[in-house]
Amino acid sequence: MQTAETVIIGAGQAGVPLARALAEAGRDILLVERDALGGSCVNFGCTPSKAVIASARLAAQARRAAEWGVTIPTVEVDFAAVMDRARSLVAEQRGELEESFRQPGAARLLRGEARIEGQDGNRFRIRAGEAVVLADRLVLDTGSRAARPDLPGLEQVPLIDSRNWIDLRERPGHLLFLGGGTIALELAQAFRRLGSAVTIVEAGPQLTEREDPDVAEVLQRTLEAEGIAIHLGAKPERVEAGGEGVRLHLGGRVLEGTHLFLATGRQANTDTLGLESIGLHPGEKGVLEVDERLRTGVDGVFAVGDIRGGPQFTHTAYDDFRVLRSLFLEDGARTTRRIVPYAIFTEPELGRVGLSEQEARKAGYPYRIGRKPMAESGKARDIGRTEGFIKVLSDPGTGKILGAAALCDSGAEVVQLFVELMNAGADLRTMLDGVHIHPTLGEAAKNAAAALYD
Ligand SMILES: Cc1cc2nc3c(=O)[nH]c(=O)nc-3n(C[C@H](O)[C@H](O)[C@H](O)COP(=O)(O)OP(=O)(O)OC[C@H]3O[C@@H](n4cnc5c(N)ncnc54)[C@H](O)[C@@H]3O)c2cc1C
Ligand SMILES: NC(=O)c1ccc[n+]([C@@H]2O[C@H](COP(=O)([O-])OP(=O)(O)OC[C@H]3O[C@@H](n4cnc5c(N)ncnc54)[C@H](O)[C@@H]3O)[C@@H](O)[C@H]2O)c1
Repeated sequence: MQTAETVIIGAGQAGVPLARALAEAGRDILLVERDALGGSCVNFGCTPSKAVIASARLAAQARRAAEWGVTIPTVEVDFAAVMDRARSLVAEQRGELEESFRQPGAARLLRGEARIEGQDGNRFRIRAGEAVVLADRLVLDTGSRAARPDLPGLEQVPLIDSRNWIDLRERPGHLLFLGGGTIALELAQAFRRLGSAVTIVEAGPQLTEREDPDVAEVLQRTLEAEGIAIHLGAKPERVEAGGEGVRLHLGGRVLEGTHLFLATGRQANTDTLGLESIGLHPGEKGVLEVDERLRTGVDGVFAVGDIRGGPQFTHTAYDDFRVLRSLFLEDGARTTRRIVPYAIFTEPELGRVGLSEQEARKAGYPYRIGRKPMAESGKARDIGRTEGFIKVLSDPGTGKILGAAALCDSGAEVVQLFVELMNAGADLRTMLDGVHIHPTLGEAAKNAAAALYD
């Protein structure tokens, strides 16, 4: 039987840095992981998806090279090489993580599937394979997986999801994406640009349901122009093997593809953790309720990352680590009351922060809006990236920023300008009074803000 002051289950985006920080502070710490270090982000999420997207963007730009006055006679995609590049970036990051746990003073690492088996006095009892550990404190960072919709026939067809897509070695002939959210949009565009036929089947009335309709419209138009078929308001009834590989039945129609790609949301990995043994019961989609310091309803048990509900991103999981570091090693002042930006890495790229227009309206917030199409930005025209717009919402009384959307080249970087102003509590006048480099997309962001005062 082993003991530890703190056991962390899951070597994900919060678990790894927390284990490091606690070990560096001389604390007795054990990290349990059932699979590869680095969790979803490193192994099949952010890292490989952004690598594949980079290859796909290059292919798309090369095909349009004549617009920039450059002749590229033929553009060929070596799909296997694209995937190998992504996998080698994963292997590199994973290797660096493994190495860091071999260093002197590193946290103890236990390999295996952890399950909580109740309490021995004040301590939590955790089993991983043959090993049993007693811990004073428990941090759960077990991440999420692709949710499985209740669709008859699912187990009979060739399925791809946000985890096993990274194993592809041959280009899929025709991908049917179930769901039109972040994962579908990013990967649908990438696979299309790498040469697959792609269809998106979305139950809601627009793509990416959380965003404003003007954002969704630009994304839909762009994807359709690239040859992606999009079905909105679709109610899939059943799926079966047949035709090219998969047949999806919806509303009297049958869509055919070679593979079904499941992208209908996320399910927290809390179902096999044994949480009931300590009196914890996850809610919808497996999410565990926490307070602003990530405390669950059981004293000494904390939940971080995708399983704690709310935004499910690498940067929020990493910030959860900072909340717990503050609580365990510092003054505990840091909380999850934070401004959370995010992005959809399509082209044009969407950078977002704060309220969308429809959210502000629904919540009854008074707001003013400044908006500039990218076609009016000198920089966007110079670089041939005029799709999209930048818009910013501000409070009419204080001039403070309520939210922003940068749907443009490098939108994830551009939106950061608004994020920093929000973090500083500054109003839009700060931006308008400043001098911006010409020609930049930052200048376009300033012009969107200026449109508020026109
Ligand atoms: C395709 C894709 C692309 C993405 N792109 C982005 C992006 O561009 N930007 C972004 O911010 N986010 C992105 N995300 C989301 C991001 O990957 C997650 O939000 C983030 O990894 C969550 O971190 P986490 O620490 O909660 O969980 P994870 O990183 O998933 O770590 C959880 C770990 O717990 C382990 N585990 C689970 N159960 C047990 C158990 N019982 N015992 C032992 N170990 C266990 C798992 O094996 C895993 O290693 C993407 C996700 C996907 C799927
Ligand atoms: N750039 C990033 O930061 C990034 C990238 C990829 C993934 N992620 C993470 O993954 C999450 C996105 O995962 P996702 O795209 O699977 O979920 P999502 O919630 O973004 O989208 C799921 C979509 O599927 C639709 N849907 C649900 N059931 C359906 C059905 N039966 N048939 C058709 N459509 C259906 C929903 O209406 C919704 O639009 C993000 O919220 C984030 O946590 C982040």
